[in-house]
Amino acid sequence: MEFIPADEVKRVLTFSSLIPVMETALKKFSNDQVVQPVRSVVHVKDSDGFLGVMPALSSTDGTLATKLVTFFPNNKGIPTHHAIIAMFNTSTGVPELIMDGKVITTMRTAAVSAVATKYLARSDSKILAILGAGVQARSHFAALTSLFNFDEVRVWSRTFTKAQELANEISGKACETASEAVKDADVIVTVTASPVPVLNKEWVKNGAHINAVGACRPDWHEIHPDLMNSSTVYVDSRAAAIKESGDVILSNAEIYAEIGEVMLGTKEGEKTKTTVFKSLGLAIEDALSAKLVRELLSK
Ligand SMILES: NC(=O)C1=CN([C@@H]2O[C@H](COP(=O)(O)OP(=O)(O)OC[C@H]3O[C@@H](n4cnc5c(N)ncnc54)[C@H](O)[C@@H]3O)[C@@H](O)[C@H]2O)C=CC1
Ligand SMILES: O=C(O)C1=NCCCC1
Repeated sequence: MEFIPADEVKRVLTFSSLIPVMETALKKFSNDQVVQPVRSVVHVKDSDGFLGVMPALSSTDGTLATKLVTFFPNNKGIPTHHAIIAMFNTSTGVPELIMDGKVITTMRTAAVSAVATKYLARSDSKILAILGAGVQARSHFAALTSLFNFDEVRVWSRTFTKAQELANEISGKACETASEAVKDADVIVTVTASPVPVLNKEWVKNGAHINAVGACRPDWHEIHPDLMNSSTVYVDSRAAAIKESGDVILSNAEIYAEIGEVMLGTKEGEKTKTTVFKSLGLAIEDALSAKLVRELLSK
């Protein structure tokens, strides 16, 4: 069976091709055009990691796929996330190919945040703050700057030298504290592996948009409950948010809409209010990203 390695995926996949596909994926998901259970998670207690199983079917795309993804937050010297995606024939169930899923996980997550930001942030947003300085911090910088012209990009990380490293790479400003990084920011991205809040309500300006990307466990949260409760909360999937998101569960915050509903026009995108987009990651995002990679490779 064909295996498509990470360097091949990286060679063909661009944010300009991926962002519109992620918009379509989110719309189809919220329009009941996708068959997708909430991901199954096996916790690996000894190393405090997990294996997630993420299947999805989009019949209109002729795509049946599943991602297998691991998140081992204590990994040192190797990435904390690893993944493969398997694609199957929708008529026969025959496996067709296996693809690296790490690059897709990295890029599609940032592409989804970019789409959410397009619908929920002011189009004249000038200051971007990134909390965290790992893989997703870098991909979010790339995806968001492909859609917005920021005057200033600030980075905070719990290790200042890591924030400095990333700030140097992207010509941004490294900040000593998260509160300094987010002061007056229009768009904030939280991409840490922190189990406790890194972003507080009183630091955030009214009307800011927050992409809350970390904290994918029911007992982890990145956003202080006061901020969750004073913001309009959007999610990728309601079903997943009430099962997997500590930011939602521990704050008991009301979910206003799935971001796909905003795209479908059935819910408002509140650009002038403080908004949180709680991202957990959807199997359909991976399935349609893999389909895109396959098409790009066959050109
Ligand atoms: N919503 C989604 O679809 C996806 C979410 N994620 C999540 O996004 C987050 C970032 O992922 P990556 O950048 O790939 O991970 P990474 O391991 O490359 O970077 C993690 C960052 O979090 C920081 N960090 C770790 N523990 C911390 C703590 N206790 N307090 C403050 N900062 C801490 C690290 O210093 C580093 O800057 C993770 O929580 C990950 O699970 C990742 C992929 C998809
Ligand atoms: O959607 C994904 O892929 C992931 N989401 C949460 C963290 C692990 C990977």
